[in-house]
Amino acid sequence: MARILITSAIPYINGIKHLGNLVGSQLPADLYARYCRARGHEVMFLCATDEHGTPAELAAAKTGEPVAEYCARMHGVQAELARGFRLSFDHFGRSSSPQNHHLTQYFAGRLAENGYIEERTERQVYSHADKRFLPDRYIEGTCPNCGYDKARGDQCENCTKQLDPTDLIEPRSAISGSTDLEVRETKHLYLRQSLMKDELEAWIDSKTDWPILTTSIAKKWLNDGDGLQDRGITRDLDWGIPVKRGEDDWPGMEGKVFYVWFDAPIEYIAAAAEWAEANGKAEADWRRWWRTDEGAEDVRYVQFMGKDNVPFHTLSFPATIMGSRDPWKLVDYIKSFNYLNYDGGQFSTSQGRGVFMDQALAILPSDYWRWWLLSHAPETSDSEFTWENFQQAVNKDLADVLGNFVSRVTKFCRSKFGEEVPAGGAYGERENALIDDLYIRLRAYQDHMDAIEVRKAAGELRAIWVLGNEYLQAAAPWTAFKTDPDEAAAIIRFSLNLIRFYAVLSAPFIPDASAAMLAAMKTGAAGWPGENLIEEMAVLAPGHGFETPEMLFRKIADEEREGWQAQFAGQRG
Ligand SMILES: Nc1ncnc2c1ncn2[C@@H]1O[C@H](COP(=O)(O)OP(=O)(O)OP(=O)(O)O)[C@@H](O)[C@H]1O
Ligand SMILES: [Zn+2]
Repeated sequence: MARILITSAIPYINGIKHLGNLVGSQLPADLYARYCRARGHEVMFLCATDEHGTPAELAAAKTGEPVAEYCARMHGVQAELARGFRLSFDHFGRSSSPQNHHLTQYFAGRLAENGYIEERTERQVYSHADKRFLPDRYIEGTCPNCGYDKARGDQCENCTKQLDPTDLIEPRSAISGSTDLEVRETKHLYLRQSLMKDELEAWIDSKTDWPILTTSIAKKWLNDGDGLQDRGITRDLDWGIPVKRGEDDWPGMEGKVFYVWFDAPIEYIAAAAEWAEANGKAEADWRRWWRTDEGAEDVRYVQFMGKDNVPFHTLSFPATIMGSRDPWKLVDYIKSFNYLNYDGGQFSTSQGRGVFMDQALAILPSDYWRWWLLSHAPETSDSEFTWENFQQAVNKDLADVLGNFVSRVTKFCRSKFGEEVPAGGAYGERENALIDDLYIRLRAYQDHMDAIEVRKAAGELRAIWVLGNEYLQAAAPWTAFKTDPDEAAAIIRFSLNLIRFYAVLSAPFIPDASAAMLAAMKTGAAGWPGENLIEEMAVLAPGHGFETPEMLFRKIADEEREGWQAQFAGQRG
């Protein structure tokens, strides 16, 4: 048994996430967490809402709520949707938690002690119309790197370059649109990442098993242009974690807060502390996941995120941890994703384009989405959601292959033998051949899941389902029954055991359907299959009762698909 710490990129608080956000972070993290638990590992799966920064302030201003209330409400909304998608977090925290305040101030103090913080007088854009400084997303303009005209003050969404507000060409206020801007002086703290460049590069170079997407982005930010830049980690804002040096005030930094990208990854650690508090655990119980001197030396830490988050997780957050010179756990593996696009364009929260988590659940149960999203995860390149593609995958994989298998087997058994596993006959060559095939496929499935190759794993699982249908078709118990009911009984006994086997293997992808299958077979989730698949196919013994389940998956009709296509063609209302 291993100990595995899993974090998903923490979703930003300013609205409901779309299916791209889901498949780029939380959902594959959940898949992996469920799989690791099923394999008997000890798992700590953490996520949280990312609540600081300018977009939260802007969104709260729009609804007229105080920003703290807005964040509390939206956290509740996101937590409810996470439950709806069956995301099995051990804790879903908040970056505005007291634990994160404490840890963020602590890390800043340690970094300062170790010479990794520099105070700089900085030129900041001030807006006369808005009577305030315009950090980060409060300012928009043209990207100096790629020419994209909606780049934000902190990052260009188009080319992923990290920016400072003063880098933008033809800048304008995101609040008022005003171009009546002035550059004024103000003092800020910088994280001296450049001092750690060699250390970071050596560490990245040691990660030879990481996805190329992860290491290539890291290398780009380490070496492109002037190389790794120091990063401003404070802002002139009200909402955020007050700048302190550990427990102490920081002279000259009064009224300033830490930059959201400084405190957000520290929330991964804070979420564990929140978990301990919420569950009546001791400090030591969460620290054994995070401190290599307090029990975490055998923990494997895996992070999940979309590509735009990679620079912060490969460079800035590791710089924070390394620079603390404390034995906090560094990430062992970063699984990053390309983008999921929506029907010929991009998903966009700001433009309300695409399908959002609440809308998806209002249409179909979570398993339908989980299956499509995971089996089409944007791993080696961007991928695209289209309604045709979605309809096809649901109808084929879920309804025709898996659902149909379960339905045919249980209904046939009910009509010929009653609702219990039939006795009679014995497994023969055909069953042994299938077991051999299943064994090979199961190994491949596990290898892909261990390597977090999500699409390949989905492909193997689908192939395992298909084997059952092919077996049933070839064995044809309905024909056998006429001449040799015992042979039909053996085929059906084998098939009922296959249903249980499928339920166990499919649980990480489609947990609800898996639970329904196990309930129908009147059995609990006995452990992951071992080496001996002959035993697996005898778990449900003759006489064991079952229920013929309700339809597991329904098909999507063409008219329905067309209706959704039309409904989601425009902007979210
Ligand atoms: N289209 C997409 N496909 C896959 N992953 C995505 C996509 N868009 C964002 N992500 C990832 O989703 C996770 C959560 O994103 P976050 O809540 O920060 O929103 P975001 O990146 O601002 O997205 P948006 O700009 O669309 O609101 C991040 O890991 C991000 O990289
Ligand atoms: Zn750009």
